[in-house]
Amino acid sequence: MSASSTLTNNLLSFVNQTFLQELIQELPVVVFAISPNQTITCWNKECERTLGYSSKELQDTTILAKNLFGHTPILKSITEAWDNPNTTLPYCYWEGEIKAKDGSVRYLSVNYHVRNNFVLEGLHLWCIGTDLTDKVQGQRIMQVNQERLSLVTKAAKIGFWDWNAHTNEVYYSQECFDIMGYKCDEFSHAYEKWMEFIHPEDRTRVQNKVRDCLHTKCDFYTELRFKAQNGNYIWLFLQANVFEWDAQDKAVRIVGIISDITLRKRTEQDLQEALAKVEELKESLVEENLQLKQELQESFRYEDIISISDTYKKVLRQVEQVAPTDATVLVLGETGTGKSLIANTIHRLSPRVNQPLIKVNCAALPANLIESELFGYEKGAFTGAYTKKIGRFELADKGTIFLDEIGDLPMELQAKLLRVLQEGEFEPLGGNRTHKVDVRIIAATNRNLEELVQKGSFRADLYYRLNVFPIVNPPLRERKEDIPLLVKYFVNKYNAKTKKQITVIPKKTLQQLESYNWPGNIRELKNTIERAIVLSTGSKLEMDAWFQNPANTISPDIFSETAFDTLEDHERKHILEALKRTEGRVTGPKGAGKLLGINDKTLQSRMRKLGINRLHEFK
Ligand SMILES: Nc1ncnc2c1ncn2[C@@H]1O[C@H](COP(=O)(O)OP(=O)(O)OP(=O)(O)O)[C@@H](O)[C@H]1O
Repeated sequence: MSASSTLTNNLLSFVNQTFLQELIQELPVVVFAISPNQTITCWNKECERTLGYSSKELQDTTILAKNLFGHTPILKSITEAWDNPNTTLPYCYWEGEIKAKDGSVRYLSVNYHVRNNFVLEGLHLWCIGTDLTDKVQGQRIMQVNQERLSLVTKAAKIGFWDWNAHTNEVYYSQECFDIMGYKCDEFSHAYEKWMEFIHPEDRTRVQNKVRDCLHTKCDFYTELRFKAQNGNYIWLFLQANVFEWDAQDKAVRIVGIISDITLRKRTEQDLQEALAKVEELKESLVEENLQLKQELQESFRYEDIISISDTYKKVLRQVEQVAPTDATVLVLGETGTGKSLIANTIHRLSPRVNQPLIKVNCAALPANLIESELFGYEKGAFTGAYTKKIGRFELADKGTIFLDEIGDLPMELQAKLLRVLQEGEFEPLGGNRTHKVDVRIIAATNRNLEELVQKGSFRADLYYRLNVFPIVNPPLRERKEDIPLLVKYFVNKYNAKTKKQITVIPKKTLQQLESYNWPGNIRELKNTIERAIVLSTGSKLEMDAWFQNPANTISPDIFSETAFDTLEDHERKHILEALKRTEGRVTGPKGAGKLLGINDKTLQSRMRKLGINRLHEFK
């Protein structure tokens, strides 16, 4: 080679060297070179931008002094490269973190190689790299986001799916499989297969929704039953959104979610069942309420009539039927069965309720007084008739007269009574003026009127006239189911009266009471309880000692005839006698009360109870 050509070459290489160095400086990639003694011999501008050190700062500095590569694998690679410099080897590759001047970490991918080139004199380790920091950070963020998304969907138990309607492939997220209970590889990814797992009752509905969605691009959501891997149906919520569609405006890609709503559905179902039960209970309560109201109404209608027996209910039905009419009622039944109670109730339930109810005990009135008692007398009708007396029929005008013990009405008065019944007319004793009255008649007896008619002691025509609407009061022994109720009723009544606190009725006592025959019926039961209350000392009804159960030993037949005066009859007679002696004076020092040794007010109330309310005849 000539001297001029060598010079030219040297010049050229010099130009090239300068040009290449400038080029390296401006390259948009990281380029640096390290000499065998590990000083940095080249550091381009991109290096400065990426790692923050200027080339001046690094001049004559070893990579160790600046701790540029820390203890990263590249440091090792660099050291090894010098150990056995082989310029024929291809570029090595390293990717990793390098600390920048400001302490931040940059992520670089570096190709390095020991070579001899004419940019720098001698062997150098040349490194050419790219700053991947932004990319790596982006990837990391994406990864974190994906992890978060996965966590959220896991926590929310939401599965994501993506269906391509053209390829008919469905992608399911892991959560989808977790929800459905299948493994990814044991589950067909075809749309039709998925449909097969839907409950037959829900399938057509879901298919229709999908079809509509494909044609109209309309998003949809629905709830369906899905056969899980264990064979049980679970409830799924499915939401579908059209993500892509073709030129014909048909949905191509539909993405959506599924979530397990079995628990919610079960709760809903439980709630519905509970609501149905509440509704059922409500209905039965309404019904019960109605029934109670009805019972309350009935018990109010029948005030102190206590009964649950069907036998007695028939009697009450009859009372209800006849009460609103003016029909004559004949109440039959043994003594103490509640005939007077029935008569009172008929009057109370009749339109005459605000008019008087006059009671006459035909058996209790002396025969010589009974006519004047019923029909009254005119002044001077007989010796001692100083004033006119209004009879009970006249007193009962517009109201009701209750003729108790009608079987004891003397024959001579039966004709007079018949006339009142037939024509509503009568003449008072000693009078010649006919009195017309509007009286509803209720008669009662414990005697067998038919027998009396046959014996000739009761007029047949009067019997037929009275027997318009007979009501037969059953004896207590024929409605024993009423006994416990009546016992409780009388216990409460006498508790209140005597200020006692008897709350326990022993079962044995009740059984005793139930097995007794009760010839005196409810009156006898009432008196028995009253006596027991008086004798009981504690809270228990005591009667064992004195209540001998003479069940079935007394024939009820002996009560079918009124052969025996009741205590009330005696009381009535005794009071009348006393009044006679005091010439009708009830109160004061010369009154009947004093004579009888009882309080005036007590006497007045007894008189009211016994129907002794006219005093004129005693004057
Ligand atoms: N169902 C009943 N519930 C509650 N108490 C009743 C019932 N029936 C009767 N009594 C009571 O029994 C007693 C006797 O009743 P009541 O005087 O009406 O009988 P009676 O058949 O008219 O008697 P008699 O034939 O002696 O005139 C009364 O104190 C009455 O209040």
